[in-house]
Amino acid sequence: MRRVIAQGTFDILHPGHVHYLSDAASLGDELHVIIARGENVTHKPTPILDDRQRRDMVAALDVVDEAHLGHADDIFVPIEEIDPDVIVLGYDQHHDEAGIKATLDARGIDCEVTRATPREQRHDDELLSTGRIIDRIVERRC
Ligand SMILES: Cc1cc2nc3c(=O)[nH]c(=O)nc-3n(C[C@H](O)[C@H](O)[C@H](O)COP(=O)(O)O)c2cc1C
Ligand SMILES: Nc1ncnc2c1ncn2[C@@H]1O[C@H](COP(=O)(O)OP(=O)(O)OP(=O)(O)O)[C@@H](O)[C@H]1O
Repeated sequence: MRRVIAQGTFDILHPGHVHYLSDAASLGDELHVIIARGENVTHKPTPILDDRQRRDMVAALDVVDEAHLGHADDIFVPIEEIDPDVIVLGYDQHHDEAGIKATLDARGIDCEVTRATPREQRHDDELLSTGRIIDRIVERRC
């Protein structure tokens, strides 16, 4: 049984998220997704949807076996609990594969780190970014 971890904010789901999670799921037998706590999302605006709602929507996707709320202080705690064989970073995530691998090794977690592929737009108006969906909502409804 090869366990895979994917992670992210997943605020307002779109096909890019589904692509990432399907890509991650294809690398193993069981996909676990860690949902970033809103308080830890500091590199972009605070999520619109709260932690539990984002987790519940991800958990409802077919490719996902289990969605977990992230740890508030130590991102390696859920990894220790899940004990994965591979962690799949998103194609554009700022995390550094080598840095994560070094911490995993230091904490005695034997696990690969790899990166997912991007999903390209399939039609002109398709929105593959939560930020761009929010921009369109503001443009059309405010
Ligand atoms: C391996 C890994 C584990 C993570 N675990 C947690 C966690 O337990 N709690 C949390 O709040 N964020 C965690 N994060 C951070 C977020 O999931 C996410 O990477 C970050 O907020 C960037 O989100 P975005 O790619 O959706 O923009 C983790 C990140 C990585 C790379
Ligand atoms: N078009 C896409 N193709 C592949 N993966 C994607 C795509 N969009 C998002 N992802 C992946 O989904 C995960 C969660 O992404 P995130 O919640 O940051 O969504 P986002 O749409 O990129 O958000 P924002 O627009 O606010 O930056 C990340 O690993 C990201 O790489």
